[in-house]
Amino acid sequence: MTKAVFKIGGSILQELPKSFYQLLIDLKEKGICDPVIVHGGGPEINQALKQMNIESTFVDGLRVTTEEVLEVAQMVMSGTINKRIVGLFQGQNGKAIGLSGVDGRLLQAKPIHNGKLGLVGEITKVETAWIDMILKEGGIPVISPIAAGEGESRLNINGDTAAGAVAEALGCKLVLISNIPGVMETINQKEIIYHHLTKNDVEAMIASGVIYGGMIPKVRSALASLKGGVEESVILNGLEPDNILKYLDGEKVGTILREKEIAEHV
Ligand SMILES: Nc1ncnc2c1ncn2[C@@H]1O[C@H](COP(=O)(O)OP(=O)(O)O)[C@@H](O)[C@H]1O
Ligand SMILES: CC(=O)N[C@@H](CCC(=O)OP(=O)(O)O)C(=O)O
Repeated sequence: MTKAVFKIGGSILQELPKSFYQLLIDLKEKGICDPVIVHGGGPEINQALKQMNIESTFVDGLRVTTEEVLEVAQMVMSGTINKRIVGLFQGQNGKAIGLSGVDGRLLQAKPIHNGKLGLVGEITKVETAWIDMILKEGGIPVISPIAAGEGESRLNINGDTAAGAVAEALGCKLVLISNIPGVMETINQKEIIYHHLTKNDVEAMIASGVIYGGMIPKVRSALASLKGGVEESVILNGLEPDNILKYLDGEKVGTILREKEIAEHV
């Protein structure tokens, strides 16, 4: 069965209806696609850090990560959030298996920008055999984006970056579920959604500031995952799970990202 990576953004995590999890289970049971879940958790990490009076800052959507921040990110994502998502699948009779990138060295990483952001990593390898093993047994893997660094070290990975690397390694589609209907811009006080974007469009929109913050790693990883015959990735609003079906049916929802534009979309 065709695999598909669904990344659940922290922005939407606590609002997703049960029907979202049921839909993913249905996709698997009907043989439409085999879902692999990667999640984020930015807002809940922020909340935990605030409660502990630990400050953190972001550079281009990536959290500068000290040892202290890493421990909190791991606690929130690999503990609370990962197991909550597993529970939500199991509540709909889905067989979900939660693991972090550290388990079995599933996600291997090295410090990004020579360690300028602290313990933030970029993925160097994905041990896809663990994912395939879970899928073979009829499970839904749920992956938290903390990666194994050198030796015993661990690194904080942006959820979109982790999801992009997993999709690239599996050679499958990446569906980014977030709290917005797609990449938007306000023109003459009117909000428009871009349904199709290419690499060049995205870089221009980052340079002009139309795309900022958490949307930067999102669009960049969506494009980076386009390898090995995978033609497009998509950003969808998770509050309307039907959007996933609509997208799979070829309807115009969310923002589709491609390396280059194709004729019928111009
Ligand atoms: N051009 C844009 N269109 C839509 N959202 C954008 C854009 N540029 C920046 N954003 C921001 O990116 C956010 C989504 O990224 P993020 O908060 O990291 O989501 P998630 O937690 O789902 O990964 C949006 O809520 C919005 O604030
Ligand atoms: C390095 C880095 O930025 N890690 C992110 C991981 C969580 C994440 O990406 O959460 P969303 O998907 O909700 O944005 C962080 O610490 O916030």
